[in-house]
Amino acid sequence: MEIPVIDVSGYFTGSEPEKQHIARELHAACCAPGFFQITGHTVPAELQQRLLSVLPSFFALPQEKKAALHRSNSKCLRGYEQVGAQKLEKPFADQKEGFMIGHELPEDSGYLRGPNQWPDEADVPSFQATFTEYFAAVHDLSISLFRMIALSLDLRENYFDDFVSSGQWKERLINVFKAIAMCRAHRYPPATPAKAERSRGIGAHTDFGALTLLLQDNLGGLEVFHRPTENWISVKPIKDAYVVNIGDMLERWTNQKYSSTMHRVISPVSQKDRYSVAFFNEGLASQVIECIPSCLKEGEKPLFPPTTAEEHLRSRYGVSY
Ligand SMILES: O=C(O)CCC(=O)C(=O)O
Ligand SMILES: [Fe+2]
Repeated sequence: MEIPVIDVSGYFTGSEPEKQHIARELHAACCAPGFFQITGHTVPAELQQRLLSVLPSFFALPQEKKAALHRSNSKCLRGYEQVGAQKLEKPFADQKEGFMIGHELPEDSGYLRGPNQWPDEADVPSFQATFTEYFAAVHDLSISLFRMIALSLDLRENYFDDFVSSGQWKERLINVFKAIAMCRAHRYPPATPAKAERSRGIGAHTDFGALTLLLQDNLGGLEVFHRPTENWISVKPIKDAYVVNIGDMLERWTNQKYSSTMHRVISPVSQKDRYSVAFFNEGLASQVIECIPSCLKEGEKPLFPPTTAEEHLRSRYGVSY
């Protein structure tokens, strides 16, 4: 099995039939394997590269400077997490280190919403500006992607707009305070072949939120579990593309029509660090996640009781650290 690659440029510039064609391709990919790559999107390649090129200098900071930005200082999980902080596949401790940001909001703006922590500009020049610019661009892309996902489910195109805090700029300014979106940069230190057997860059897991958009460098290492054959399939790095995957929330919302698929990263056996940046769309905290009517065929029943995005996230984030 291969991870499908979908050129979405037709959604932005194409005719109605082209949009529908993309929606059908997305539908198939979201059902299985629940992972795909997109090309022809709206985030400038230059911005992606600029972000990837500023990450090494952040992670190369002395440990005490990174520790000063630790996520435990933050009520909303923003900041630095060291190697081993997360254990997604026990007994392996994840070998990645990470740095999480979100919308820049006042303290106590609600669950997983609040201020970011940043290193001094003098220590990592351009880091804050570049990451902030990137976050806005990938957030915009995720809004478009949710519109495509709505079409793929035969829903009205703006079905998920409130969930992803979209709308006209004025509504957006208000909504931005309500919806949760986070972006985490990762560094995966290299492993020896023996160590790669015994450790994980990131242990096998499914993503908690609705949709993840991942930017990766060219080293590779991300693997997706193919349930029918019980094989791990490598996601080939494609320059400028995003790896997109369905998270648990969207799986629940679609009554498991769309699949939240297990994945992991095997640390690179190389001389180089691997870098990636994951954008998580967790959405409107108060959103009721309840079987979407178009996902229920005649005779089928909802598999899960209704919940809210916040309840769902609290139960998932609680057990991974
Ligand atoms: O770095 C990667 O390739 C994957 C990261 C990931 O799965 C995650 O952050 O949830
Ligand atoms: Fe993940």
